[in-house]
Amino acid sequence: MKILTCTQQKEADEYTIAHNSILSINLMEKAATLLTDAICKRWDKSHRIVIFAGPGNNGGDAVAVARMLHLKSYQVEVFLFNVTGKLSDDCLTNIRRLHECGFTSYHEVTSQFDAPKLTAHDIVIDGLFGSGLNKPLSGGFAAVVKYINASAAKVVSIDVPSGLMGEDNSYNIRQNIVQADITLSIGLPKLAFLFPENEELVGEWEVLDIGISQEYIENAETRYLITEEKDIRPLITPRHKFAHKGNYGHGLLITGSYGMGGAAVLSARACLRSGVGLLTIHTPVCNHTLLQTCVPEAMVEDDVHERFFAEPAELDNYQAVGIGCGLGQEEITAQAVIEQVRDCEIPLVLDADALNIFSTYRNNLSYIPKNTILTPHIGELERIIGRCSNSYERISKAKDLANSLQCYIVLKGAWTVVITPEGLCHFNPTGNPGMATGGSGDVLTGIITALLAQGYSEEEACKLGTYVHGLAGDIARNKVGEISLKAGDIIEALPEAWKSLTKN
Ligand SMILES: NC(=O)C1=CN([C@@H]2O[C@H](COP(=O)(O)OP(=O)(O)OC[C@H]3O[C@@H](n4cnc5c(N)ncnc54)[C@H](OP(=O)(O)O)[C@@H]3O)[C@@H](O)[C@H]2O)[C@@H](O)CC1
Ligand SMILES: [K+]
Repeated sequence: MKILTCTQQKEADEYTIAHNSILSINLMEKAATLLTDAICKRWDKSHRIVIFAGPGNNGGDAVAVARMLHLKSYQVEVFLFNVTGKLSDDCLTNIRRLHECGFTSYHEVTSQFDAPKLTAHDIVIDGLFGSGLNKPLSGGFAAVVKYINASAAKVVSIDVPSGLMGEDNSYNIRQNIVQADITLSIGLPKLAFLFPENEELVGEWEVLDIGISQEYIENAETRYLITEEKDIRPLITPRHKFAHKGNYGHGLLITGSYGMGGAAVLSARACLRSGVGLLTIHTPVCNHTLLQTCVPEAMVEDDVHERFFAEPAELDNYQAVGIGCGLGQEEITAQAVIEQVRDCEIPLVLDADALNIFSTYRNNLSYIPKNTILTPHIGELERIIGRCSNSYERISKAKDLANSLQCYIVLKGAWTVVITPEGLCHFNPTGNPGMATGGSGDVLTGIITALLAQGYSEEEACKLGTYVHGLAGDIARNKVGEISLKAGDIIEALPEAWKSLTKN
């Protein structure tokens, strides 16, 4: 699913009006009908609905919703803010329609706003500003936002929480943005919804399909997409009837150190559950018995060192290599990692300590081969690109890094994002907060390494790997709950996740 900018969203509306023979006012009527349904589904008529409408089409939506709720016998009160004396045509039409159906609780605010008292049982509909916001809110509107946020009422924002920009909020004023409990987004989701710092502003969100022109969406250029199951399923290549283990690649995981053998176990188990033909684990001698016992399906190659990875492995026999889980950052390990990466000519995944080593020895970043997959969490990424003050800045800098290294970056978190060397950002929808636990990343490295070894392209491995990882996490959550979820549960759920993605 594409994510469009607010400017594109406006163009999409205009294109739909021009090409799908629908009047602008009727598109608004469609939006308002869906908004009303979504509101009625959640709250019954015992709630008073207090609607704050702005001067543009976001306000037009809100006034149309007021009429529809009124006609369903909800108790509705409308405050329309007309401080400049300039209302959009569709907003004006809806004000007229509201009056025509005998509605009387309508207040037009031109200067002084006598704020109604809001209770916890009231529902506020925020239709002040949507995709037409062109600067941070200030003055009287900021005061209205603060009053809404200070109230105990539940808040439903139409399209976006008023005051929030759809993409970049680096220069916004946070306290002047509505804190919604629910955001009912019209057409497509906004990029800002996917950023963790906006969670308390956007609340739970839902997209309402008002029938925006598919043709426009297909042709619209965007760098931001949400991966869907329908994108993932076709990527999976079925196994051949006459296949043998040699057909599915030989993967190598360079993982583990003294006290961190568990990371090696987790990544190896996940790798084996993701279709790899053969797996070898290169690990310090101290982990030999652990791995032979816990992962009998894998071969173990001992490093020269008792406790740490100290000497690069020979890569001739492998189709892919994953480096970093539980490696530690000893000086001897750092040198071995840098040398291993510099000379690597097969598909490569760098995770955890391998990334930390490159952030410490930054001058060696250019040794990372083209098309390498880097799988940092926010902390690991910022050790390389520097501290960022918000997600938009972080993603922009990560795109620069992916471009300069010509690498793939899998930035882990809620909405893990796969960034390609060309700067496309694919947001992954699966997964849950229970997966924020030690070892979860090791599992992902194992999965992606398995996919690379089987011959999936880097982009496919990243997208498919993050999707199935999150899906397994969701299956595990259903079994054990978010609090108890541990990395091993994700691995145990991988078979069901793979099965669900491959069944008809
Ligand atoms: N088009 C369609 O068919 C459909 C559209 N839909 C709906 O329309 C919404 C977009 O409507 P929109 O484009 O009218 O913009 P909207 O967000 O209402 O605000 C514009 C007004 O705000 C003002 N303004 C801006 N920033 C400001 C600030 N900081 N402080 C103060 N004022 C500020 C700006 O004034 P200006 O700066 O231009 O003078 C202008 O008056 C969209 O979110 C969705 O809900 C749906 O119904 C589907 C069909
Ligand atoms: K709004």
